[in-house]
Amino acid sequence: MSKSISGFSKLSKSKKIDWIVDTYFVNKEDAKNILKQYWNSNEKLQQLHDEFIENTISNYYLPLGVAPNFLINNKLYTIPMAIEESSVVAAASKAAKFWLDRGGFKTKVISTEKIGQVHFMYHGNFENLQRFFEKVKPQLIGETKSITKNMEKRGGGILKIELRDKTNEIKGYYQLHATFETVDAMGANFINSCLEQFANTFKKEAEKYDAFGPDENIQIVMSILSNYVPNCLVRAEVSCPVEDLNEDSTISGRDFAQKFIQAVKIAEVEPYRAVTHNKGIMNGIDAVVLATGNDFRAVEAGVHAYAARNGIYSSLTHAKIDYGIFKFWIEIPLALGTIGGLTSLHPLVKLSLELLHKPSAKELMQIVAVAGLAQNFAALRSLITTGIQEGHMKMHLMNILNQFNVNEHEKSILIEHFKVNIVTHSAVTDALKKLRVKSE
Ligand SMILES: CC(C)(COP(=O)([O-])OP(=O)([O-])OC[C@H]1O[C@@H](n2cnc3c(N)ncnc32)[C@H](O)[C@@H]1OP(=O)([O-])[O-])[C@@H](O)C(=O)NCCC(=O)NCCSC(=O)C[C@@](C)(O)CC(=O)[O-]
Ligand SMILES: NC(=O)C1=CN([C@@H]2O[C@H](COP(=O)(O)OP(=O)(O)OC[C@H]3O[C@@H](n4cnc5c(N)ncnc54)[C@H](O)[C@@H]3O)[C@@H](O)[C@H]2O)C=CC1
Repeated sequence: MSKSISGFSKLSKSKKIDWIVDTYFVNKEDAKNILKQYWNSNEKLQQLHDEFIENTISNYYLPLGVAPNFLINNKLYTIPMAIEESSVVAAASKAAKFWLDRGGFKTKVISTEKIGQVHFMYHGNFENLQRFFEKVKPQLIGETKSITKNMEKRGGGILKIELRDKTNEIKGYYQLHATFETVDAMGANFINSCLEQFANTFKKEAEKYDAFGPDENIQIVMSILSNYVPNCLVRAEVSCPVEDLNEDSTISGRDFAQKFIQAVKIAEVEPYRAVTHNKGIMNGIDAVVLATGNDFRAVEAGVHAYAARNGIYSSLTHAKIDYGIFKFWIEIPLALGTIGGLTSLHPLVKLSLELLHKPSAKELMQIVAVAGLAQNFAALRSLITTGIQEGHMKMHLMNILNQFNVNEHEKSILIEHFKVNIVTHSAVTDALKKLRVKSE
């Protein structure tokens, strides 16, 4: 039976593990050994990982793969990808190779603004509040100077603060809606620090503001950045003459282009399909976001909100034929950092960023958008030609074999067998059964 515990956070790592294994596991030694098996033998490195989060008991590995041959704005990249799902890295690599011979990916950062809000309640006269806001605005900016001065030197800082009336949604609800430029940082901590200072200044000055009547007070509810960043937007595109889409022997370039565009259009209008379509895009995006130590929850939340911005959840990519040229593109909001967060701490993140030629945040936005577009291209290409299972299951074969604990001899025979046979879970079970019967 499980039990609760008080003061768990104050226990040492080994005492935490003792409590966990005593409370939840039948085979306590096994559980302990599994946790310890994943500790790094370099104690300093392990301590670094322990201190990334709280109550750390072990490390949770994900594979780090690489997808080479990405030509982005005429520069070659090998893209690092941290992901658990088979076939994603292969698919990205295949798409990169395909576009390498067709001009590569062209990208552009459209905008880099981020948003933060102080949410507050006020039940007095709106004109009075507006006058107060205009009066206090320079002070809101002035009192954040110690936070913003270095960011301003880098070309960033606070761009705008607006007072927003939200009383149609909730009685008495207003916002200070602020816009920021955070250069190479994702900016969450910078923005939150500015917002909390705005809130302090706003409340303090309101208490001293003579024009407010006795009931016209301001109650701060919260101050927090928004992960919805529709004005931190990047575009990536591929294009080529329709006839050049000729790598698949079963379909002409023109038919391929038309079927591809149909598939994208379906995802534009049909939410059930759009979610899966975008999941495929996020296979690429999340993997690079993770490998470069960025906040994938922030990216995911922002991207899906953007996909639903017109009131229907829709495709993040689009495609068309323009005068015989096939064009396929993505526009996506990405608040990323190449400074701050884990970027200078996690050794594999540092390595990944070096592999990417130490990009600025803007460059990383473009690389990540390309990974999403490439992933979507690979998935759609499979979906409209062979079907997804052929390639995906080919890559997944190793996982199935490992589930059955096959030995090296069995593995090599089954890999050969499935070079010419379709992989399904039951086909692997049958082939393994036959093989084991034969060798008895
Ligand atoms: C899986 C492939 C690439 C096989 O494709 P293939 O044609 O059998 O591969 P190939 O053996 O002919 O190799 C061609 C190239 O593919 C890459 N490649 C090939 N194999 C490997 C490998 N082992 N390791 C690394 N890279 C590999 C690599 O670039 C290679 O070139 P090379 O390196 O030889 O010069 C293809 O079928 C494909 O792209 N499939 C799509 C897979 C996919 O999208 N997976 C995502 C998971 S499914 C999902 O979550 C999303 C989805 C599908 O639901 C989204 C949606 O619905 O839109
Ligand atoms: N809702 C959300 O998304 C939230 C996310 N977070 C976390 O916050 C972290 C990201 O916050 P950040 O403020 O980006 O990181 P951070 O707190 O590590 O700050 C980065 C700092 O680096 C400095 N800097 C040096 N060179 C710079 C350059 N060229 N450009 C920009 N800044 C430069 C700046 O002082 C900047 O504030 C992530 O770990 C994220 O998970 C935290 C709270 C909420």
